[in-house]
Amino acid sequence: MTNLLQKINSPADLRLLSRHQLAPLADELRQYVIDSVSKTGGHLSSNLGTVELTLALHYVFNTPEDRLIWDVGHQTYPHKILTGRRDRMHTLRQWEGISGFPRRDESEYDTFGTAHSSTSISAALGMALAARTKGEDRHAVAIIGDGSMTAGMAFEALNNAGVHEDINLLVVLNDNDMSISPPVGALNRYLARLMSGKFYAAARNVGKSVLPSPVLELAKRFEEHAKGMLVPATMFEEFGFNYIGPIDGHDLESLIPTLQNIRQLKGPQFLHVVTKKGQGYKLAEADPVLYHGPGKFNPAEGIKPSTSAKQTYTQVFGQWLCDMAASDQKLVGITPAMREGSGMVEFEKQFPKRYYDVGIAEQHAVTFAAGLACEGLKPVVAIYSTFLQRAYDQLIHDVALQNLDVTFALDRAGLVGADGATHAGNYDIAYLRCIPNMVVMAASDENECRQMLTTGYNYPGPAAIRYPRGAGIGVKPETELSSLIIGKGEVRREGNKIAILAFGSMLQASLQAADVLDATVANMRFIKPLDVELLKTLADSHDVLVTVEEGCKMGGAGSAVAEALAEAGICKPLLILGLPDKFIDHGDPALLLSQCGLDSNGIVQAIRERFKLSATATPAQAA
Ligand SMILES: Cc1ncc(C[n+]2csc(CCOP(=O)(O)OP(=O)(O)O)c2C)c(N)n1
Ligand SMILES: CC(=O)[C@@H](O)[C@H](O)COP(=O)(O)O
Ligand SMILES: [Mg+2]
Repeated sequence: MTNLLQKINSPADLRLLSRHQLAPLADELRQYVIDSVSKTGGHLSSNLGTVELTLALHYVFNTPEDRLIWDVGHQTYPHKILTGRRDRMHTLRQWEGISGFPRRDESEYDTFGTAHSSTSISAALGMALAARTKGEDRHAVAIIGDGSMTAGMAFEALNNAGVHEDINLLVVLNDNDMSISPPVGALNRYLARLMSGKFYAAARNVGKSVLPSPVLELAKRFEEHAKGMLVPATMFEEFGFNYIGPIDGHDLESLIPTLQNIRQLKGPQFLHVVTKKGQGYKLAEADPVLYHGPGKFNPAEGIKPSTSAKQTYTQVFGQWLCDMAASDQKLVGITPAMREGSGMVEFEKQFPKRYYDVGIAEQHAVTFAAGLACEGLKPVVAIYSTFLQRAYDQLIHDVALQNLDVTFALDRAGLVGADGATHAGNYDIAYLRCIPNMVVMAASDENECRQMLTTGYNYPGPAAIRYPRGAGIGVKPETELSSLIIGKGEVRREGNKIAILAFGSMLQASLQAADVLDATVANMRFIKPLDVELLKTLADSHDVLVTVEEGCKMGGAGSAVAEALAEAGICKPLLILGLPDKFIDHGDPALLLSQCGLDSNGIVQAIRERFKLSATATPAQAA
């Protein structure tokens, strides 16, 4: 580290620097980000793009008194480094280390927890109105990317904010012309027109000199009037914001005076800055998609292709999608802005007319699928478990209630690791199984994942297939497109007295635990409909039942088993193992699973404790 950055332990230190020191500081900060992310993994391209913007915001605004709310928050590493966490960057996204996203419990500078996109304007408006209500003179600044701006929620907030003329609210649109992958949709085209200057451009009443307030107001009104006559107002002005920009988001000489001037204006302000994803690291500039969220890498060499022999579940899905699309013209694939993460790159290449990236718009994605299904097409919505939470009403009201034929490929089900609690897919079993008409499956290996996708696809109603992040167990999927019998599980190991009912990703750990305990193991496959016949048989022939799932215990698959037993009037000792009723932080997935007791040792231990077994005793002896 060179001279300047090591002296910055808070934004107050930053504000002691002269303006000409900021550009060299930006270089140091950028290098620090590259060095740390290359050692820990994390979000890189977006952070390289926000170095100058972060410096300028902390330089001009009186943080933490003034509130910065970072949308998604995957671009907050420069912010973390400047706000006293420089020396903890080596712990980023690791167990007991700092989070990859802003967290209120991590720093007073993290004024709002984010990670799911498009919440920043709503939160900032809430803070701005709270300041007004409490008579506090401070600013709320939402920093939102062009990709995140596409979500309905961002527009709901603009719509609400624009009528409050006397609030200290600034929305900074960080426009790098990228989402994770290239941006989509009409808003992107509109922003491109704004940037190209054809529509309306130029730094206007701010960014030059600061006029005394009443004069400025007059000038502003005059300008708006004149502008209204000459060119149409920008969309953001129609929403009630004062639109400023576009300006170069890497040029501190333009950013700082512009922000200083905006800070003196009352009412909703909208600053459009243009940045480059990956700025300052050539490899990331050339391929911002690859460097969006890399693992560890050598900065001199860049990211090397994976050499893992095992396929990821995402790859299994991607291959299945192409195969099924080749065999059925009716298939259409939908992603809400997660083409790479959901394994749809190849599908887009092979079937461009049947591929829809709808932007960050999960609610729309689901209702859009419902519309397609009404007309006889067969939509497959590829979506992370955590992001489907956004579209819960659409799932119930638009899809399930009408029993429409939509297949949900639910990636990242269960713990995801480094992204932590915000991205963990812990709730889908509980939130899906209570919806009438739904079929819900959990894959225990790669081939079963493929079979379940086919099963869900062939089922003429709504079906969800959940599978975890990362590599499978090394099973090569068959080439056929074969279905499973809906609602049927299978016994994978015959044992004595203890029956373990494993759901999805927990099958392997359950089999290992069963070897220690000589237990029976059933691969239940279906959460809904549950294989009640198999359950009754296992209850008849065993002393105790144990369910294991990588999902929240409350309302999950174990609860489904308990309900089915009660319904059948079967009274049998039942142990439900799953994720506890608390948010689980970031960390290595295997470590997190073991802390939750969901590895083979944990399962053995929990069974022994619950049924009071010694290391050698059987449940019957204990009873
Ligand atoms: C609700 C939701 N859907 C999807 C995502 C996944 N996601 C994270 S960042 C991102 C792209 C955001 O684009 P933008 O706001 O322009 O920021 P940039 O990556 O360009 O810096 C997406 C789709 C998310 N975090 N939240
Ligand atoms: C910030 C965000 O939401 C995404 O970038 C997410 O971190 C991607 O997760 P995966 O790495 O599991 O695709
Ligand atoms: Mg962007």
